[in-house]
Amino acid sequence: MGLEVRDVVVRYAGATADAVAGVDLDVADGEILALLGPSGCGKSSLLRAVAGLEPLARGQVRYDGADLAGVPVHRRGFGLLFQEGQLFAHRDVGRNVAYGLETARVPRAERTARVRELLDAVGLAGYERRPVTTLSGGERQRVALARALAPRPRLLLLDEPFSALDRGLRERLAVEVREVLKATGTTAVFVTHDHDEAFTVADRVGVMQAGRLLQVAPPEELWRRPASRAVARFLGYQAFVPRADGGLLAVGPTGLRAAPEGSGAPGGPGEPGEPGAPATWAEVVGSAFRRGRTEITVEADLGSGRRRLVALADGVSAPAPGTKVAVTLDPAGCAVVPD
Ligand SMILES: Nc1ncnc2c1ncn2[C@@H]1O[C@H](COP(=O)(O)OP(=O)(O)OP(=O)(O)O)[C@@H](O)[C@H]1O
Repeated sequence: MGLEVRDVVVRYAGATADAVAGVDLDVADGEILALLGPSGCGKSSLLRAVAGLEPLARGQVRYDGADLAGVPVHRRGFGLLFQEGQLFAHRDVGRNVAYGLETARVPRAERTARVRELLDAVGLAGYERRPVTTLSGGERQRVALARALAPRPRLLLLDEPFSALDRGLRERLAVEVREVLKATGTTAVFVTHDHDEAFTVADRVGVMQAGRLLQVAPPEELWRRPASRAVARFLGYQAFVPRADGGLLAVGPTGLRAAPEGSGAPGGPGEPGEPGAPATWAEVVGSAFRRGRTEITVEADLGSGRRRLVALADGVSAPAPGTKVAVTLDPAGCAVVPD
C-alpha cells in the first residue's frame, strides 16, 4: 500500500500563503518518487510533514493504511537523509552506519554483516574503520545513505541529499542511489530542484509549484505530455503556439531547427503551431556551441508574437548575428498541452 498523502496543508505562523496547499499523493511500495519544483514551492515542507517534523494544518498522512497523526518521527519507521548528512564526527564510518542498528539493539554479529553489506552497496567496501573527517563530500553522503538504509526503513525521505556536491558527482550519485534503492527494494521520496537528478532517480516525478502538486507522472510521460502550460514551462519548453484545433503546441528546447538561407528556403510563414509546417524566417541574435552542437538564439514569431528562441543548427555553423535563417518545428521536440 505504501504512502498516502491526503489533502495535506502545511501552514507556518505569520506566513501569507500556505507552504503546502492541499496535496494528494500516493507512493507505492518499492516506488521512488521525486518531488521537483523551484525554490520555495513547498517540497521540503511536504517531506517534513510526511516525516512528522511539521504539523499538518489539514489532511492526513497514512502508511500501509494506518493514519500517522500523533505518531512521532522516530516511531514512523522512516529513514531521513538531508543535504548535510550530519555524520557523527567521533564515530568511524562503520559505527556511523551501525547507529540505527545499535539503538534497535540488533546483535553485534548481525550489525557487522549489515554494515558490510551496506558499505558494499554504496561503493565503500572496506571503509569501516575510516574516520569520517577524512572522507570527501561524496563519500560522506554515501555513508549517510548507508546509515539511513541500515535499519531497513519502510520509507526513505531524501531532501536535496547531493545539492552541496558538484554537478558531475551529483549525476553519478543519482544513478547509484537509484541502483541502491532498487536493489534494497526501498520506497523513497526524493526532494530536488534539479531536473536531471529527478529524472534519473525516480520512477515518477511530481512537479510542485506554490504549494501545489501540478502533475505526477513517469519521466518520459511528464516530458511528452505535460498536463499544463505551467508544467511545460517549468520543464523548459520555450514557447507556446496556439493550434488551429485548440490547445497549444509547446516548443521544447530541441523543438526548433534552423537552416541557412537558400537551403530550400521557406515560401512564407507556415501555419502556426503545426510541426513540420513550412519554415518561418528568423533573425540570428547569437549562437553557442554546447554539448557537441550549435545552439542558435534567434528572434522569430511562431504565431504568438516575436520572441527570443533557441534553435538547433542544421548545417549552419555559428551564423553571424543579424543573419536570416529558416526555422522549422521538429515534432519530436514539441508537445501538445491544453490551454
Ligand atoms: N520554518 C518556517 N517558518 C516560516 N516559513 C517557512 C518555514 N519553512 C519554510 N517556510 C516557507 O514556506 C515556503 C516553502 O518552503 P520549503 O522549504 O518547503 O520550499 P522548498 O521547495 O523545499 O524550497 P527549497 O528548495 O529552497 O528548500 C517558503 O515560502 C518558505 O519561505
